Amino acid sequence: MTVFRALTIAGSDSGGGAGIQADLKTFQELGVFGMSAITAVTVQNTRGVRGVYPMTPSAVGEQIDAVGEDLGVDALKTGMLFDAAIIRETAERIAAFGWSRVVVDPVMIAKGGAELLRADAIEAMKRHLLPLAYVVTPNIPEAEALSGMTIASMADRREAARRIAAYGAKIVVIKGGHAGEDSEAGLGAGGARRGEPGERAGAGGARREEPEAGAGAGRASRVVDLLYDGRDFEELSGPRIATRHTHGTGCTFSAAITAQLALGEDVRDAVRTARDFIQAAIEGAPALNLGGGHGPTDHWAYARLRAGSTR
Ligand SMILES: Nc1ncnc2c1ncn2[C@@H]1O[C@H](COP(=O)(O)OP(=O)(O)OP(=O)(O)O)[C@@H](O)[C@H]1O
Ligand SMILES: Cc1ncc(CO)c(N)n1
Repeated sequence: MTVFRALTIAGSDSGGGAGIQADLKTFQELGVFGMSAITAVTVQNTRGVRGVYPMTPSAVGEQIDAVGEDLGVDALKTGMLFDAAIIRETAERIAAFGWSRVVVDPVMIAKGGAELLRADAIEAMKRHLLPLAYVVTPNIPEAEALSGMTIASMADRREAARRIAAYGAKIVVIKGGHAGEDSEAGLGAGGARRGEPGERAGAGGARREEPEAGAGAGRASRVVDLLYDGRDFEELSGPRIATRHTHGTGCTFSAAITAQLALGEDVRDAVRTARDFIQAAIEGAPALNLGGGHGPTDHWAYARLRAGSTR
């Protein structure tokens, strides 16, 4: 029996919906053996982040070494890295082990506004980590920070993707979850629709909709993730699910890409599977209904959907 192994280098979310916890749940659901190197412990629930306790850079490096020297790594992702020293340590280890299936989720700010990456660490991310990235998965504010430009249209998003690719990341996926929050309203209106993974994932059951304060007005009815491979652009889209329970969507999405890369899937297929996984997880989130704030997504939903069962 061959067991495929995935490592997450990220922060702990005590609430279980994002960070290391989301990553390990996602790895498990996709049939991959999950391992972790913890960069920081956050004191967090669905209402927000109350505290951040970073590890020392060498503690992060030692965890990576322990896993790499013994168990082995087929693919890895990075999430919350907190500061420039942890970024440098992480990048050094990735380069030393020669790992190539590397997904960088450039986590910067939590949904409630808490800082998960120091502002002065963005340069280190561009300089040390992006050159090692096979896939980088910024949301729109993160893409703005990495590219140094404002994103107000799909054309802007393409330009930002080009600039981010110039730092060395082979595949750039700019996620559309935040589109329409300010100037990017209506972003999802045009463009080629290939794959349509959302439609397949959504076919199983009735969508559980719920009103969401502030989210309806001006937002496109579809989410569009833009993929750039250094040459061509591809728009991957699915229906926008109206829910406030989206805590950890970015972590879960990048973990699903990582799991599929660990299994040996081609990168475009990995991104499509990850879209199916996150869409099912968001669709299932309102029924989970955990916590009083932005609740976690349903990491069981994708497997349930594939097994053809409703809950
Ligand atoms: N309301 C939604 N309905 C459907 N898909 C969504 C929705 N919100 C986000 N997604 C999808 O979830 C994935 C993560 O995107 P998002 O832009 O939310 O990431 P993020 O902001 O990094 O998440 P996080 O809050 O965890 O940092 C993308 O594939 C995106 O298209
Ligand atoms: C630990 C951690 N990583 C990432 C995110 C972003 O969702 C979060 N809220 N917490």
